[in-house]
Parts: sequence; structure tokens; C-alpha cells
Amino acid sequence: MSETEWKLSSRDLESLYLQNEDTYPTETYLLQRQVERSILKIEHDKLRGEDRLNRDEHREYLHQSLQQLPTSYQALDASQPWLCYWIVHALDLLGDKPTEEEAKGIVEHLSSCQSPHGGFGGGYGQVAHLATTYAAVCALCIVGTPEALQVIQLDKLYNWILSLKNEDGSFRVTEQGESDVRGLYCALAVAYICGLLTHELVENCSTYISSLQSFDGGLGGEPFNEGHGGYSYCGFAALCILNEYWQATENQSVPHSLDIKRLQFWVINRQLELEGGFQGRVNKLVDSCYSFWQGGLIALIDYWIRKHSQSDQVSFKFSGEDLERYLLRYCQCRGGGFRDKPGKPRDLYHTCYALSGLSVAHQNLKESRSSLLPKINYLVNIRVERWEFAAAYFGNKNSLTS
Ligand SMILES: CC(C)=CCC/C(C)=C/CC/C(C)=C/COP(=O)(O)OP(=O)(O)O
Ligand SMILES: [Zn+2]
Repeated sequence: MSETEWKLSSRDLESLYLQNEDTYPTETYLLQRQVERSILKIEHDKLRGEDRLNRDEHREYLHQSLQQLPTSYQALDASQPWLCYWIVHALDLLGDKPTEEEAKGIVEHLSSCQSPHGGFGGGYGQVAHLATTYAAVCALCIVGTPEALQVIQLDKLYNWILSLKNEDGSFRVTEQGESDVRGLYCALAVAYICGLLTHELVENCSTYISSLQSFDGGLGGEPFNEGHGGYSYCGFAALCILNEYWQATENQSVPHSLDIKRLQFWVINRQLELEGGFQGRVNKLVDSCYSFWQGGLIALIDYWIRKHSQSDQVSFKFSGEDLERYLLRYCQCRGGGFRDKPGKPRDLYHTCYALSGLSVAHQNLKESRSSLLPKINYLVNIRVERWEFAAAYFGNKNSLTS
């Protein structure tokens, strides 16, 4: 029996319901039991290989995906720049890159996603969106050639981003779209990479970010929402970008009212002991993508605290070993790619963020690892070298790389 067939039967589910008659078991509770059984099964049947990164298999999976995507990706048609970014960033972390022909195809395709009014959309003339713009700009920086970087029309990009800004410091993701911290983060991350940060663009942003802190200590997507890893990463990374801008222009830290110690307490408690990976929010399931959203957030908080206390001590407050185990033992798929959790199929999003999380874990591990991955600029999730090249190309002086 394969590990994915180790599902709870309807009889198992029924008995779980009966055992929990007084406290009706939620779907999340049942799914968690399912994951625990999968993990026991992997351990019991020694279904796992060594906890080693199977670089070649991942590379093959990624190159294959560049050539021909499985039909299951049709639903992501509006996210083509994301697909490009997930693939090229994952390859970059593995020390590989697209072939010349693949790179040419990516640059041409992303160029066709650029709106004549600035920003990038999903492809085929779809309206520009801040998230696909972030993905396209990052992917072009990772390809890293001057031909790739010159695709970005900076003046139009700046005016378009500014046109999406709301008075309270948040950003709409499209002209008619919703406003949440993803919009704000993508706007600032793109402006940070391209050297387009201005006073007008950053005004009120830190007040909006501060308004996102939930009673649990994490940041929600909008004011009064529960804390969530994806949004907490976006909010704090954006605050760090603002801080870079303030340091460079005002020679002081960005004013804000976030309780960073409470955010740190919240995020370090999102790593669960049994699996070793991170959950996105309280009482939800561990998922490999939070290895980056939560792991990267911990790294950024650590740098913030170090910087503000003038200490050189790096001490990411999570277990890099446990995280590495979750990713390599339970989420790494045979034939390449990573999955969200045992029992799920591999996909490109989780492959990108599992590898990004593994890079964060490796920065936290003292002893050397055979699978050591290169370091990321945690503010934008591209390799430090790619950031430096782009920053130099765009003449951006506000650089933070470590
Ligand atoms: C740069 C950028 C655009 C970043 C996006 C950040 C990000 C991952 C946000 C999370 C979105 C969200 C509501 C997930 C909850 O899904 P769920 O309820 O299925 O998952 P959960 O149970 O793990 O909370
Ligand atoms: Zn996920």
C-alpha cells in the first residue's frame, strides 16, 4: 500500500465522530489525524528515503514544467508570471537556470504580459495586477540579463503603482480590485527592487501595517482579521522595506506601532513539534509553503531586532533541523517537486516555497549540510546575488541584503 493510500476509511472517520460525540470534530481535526497517520505510515514502512535533497529530480521536474505544463495548471492561467517565478526561483536555489532558449521564452512571455499602462497581468491581455507584477519583476531579475531587466517600463510602472494607492496607506491589487496587505507588499517590493520608492508612495503605509496586528499577535490581511503567516510576512517585509527607505532618506527608523515581540512570539509558536513544519494560523494544518512565509518572517524579525539592538548575534528562533526534516522527509516527492503535506500531490508553488524555506532553515543550522542552499534576500525572496545585480542595474542605493 502506498503512503497516499493510507487514508482514514469511512469506518475510521465514523469512529472518530463517535469518540468525539461531545465535541463535534471539525474537518480540520479530521484532516490533522489523517496527516498524523500518513507520517506514522511513512516512518513505519520506511517509505522515506534519506533526508537528502534530490537536486537532479527537482531540476528535471522544473525544466519539464517549463516545456509543457500539466493540464491541471489550466486554472492558473491568470497567474502565468507566478508560474515563471516559481520555476526560475526554484531552479536558481538549486544552482541551475533556464536554458538560453527557455530564458528567451520566459522574457518574451513576461514582456507580453506587461500592460501598456504599466504593471504586468496574468497573460493574454489580462489587466495588470500587483501580485503578478511582483512575480514578473522577480522572475525577470532572476533571469538577470540586461535584456530581461530592460523589459520593465519603469515610468509607467511607477505611475500605475501610485494610481492604486488608497489614502489609508493600503493599495488596491488592480484598478477595481480589493485592498489588503498583499497589495501593499507587492507595491513596495517592486518599487524597492526597481529603485522607485518615493515619499508619496510610502506615506501612511506603516500606519496601515500597524493596524493589521490581530489580538493573537500575528498580522491579518486587513484590519480586524486573524493573524496569518502569508499576510504577516507581507506586512513585516513591507515594514522592513519602509525602514530601509527611512534609514536612507531620513537617517532614522520608520515610525510604527507594531508590537514586534508579540509578532515574534506568535510566529515562533506556529512551528509544530510533531511534523516540524509551520502552520499558517492557529489550529490549522502544517503546510510546506509556510516554511518560507513564517520562516522568512522569523529571519526578518531577527535581523530587525539585531539591527535595532546593535547586536551581531544571529539566532533565528525556530528549529532548522525540524523544518528540514519536514521538508525533505515528508514533503519531497519522488520524481521531483515538493507537496504541501503528506497525502497531497506535488506542485510548483509548494516546490518554490519549500525550497525557499529550506534555504532559511539552512541559515539557521550550525553544522554544514550537503544540501546547503544559497541565501535569499528575505525582503523580496530572490537570491541575494540577483537582488544585487538588479539594484545596481536600476541604480538603487537602498539595499539590504543580510
Ligand atoms: C506576495 C504574496 C502575494 C503573498 C501571498 C501570501 C499568502 C500565502 C497569503 C495567504 C492567503 C490565504 C488566505 C491563505 C489561507 O488559505 P487556507 O485557508 O487554504 O490555508 P490555511 O488553512 O493554511 O490558513
Ligand atoms: Zn501551502
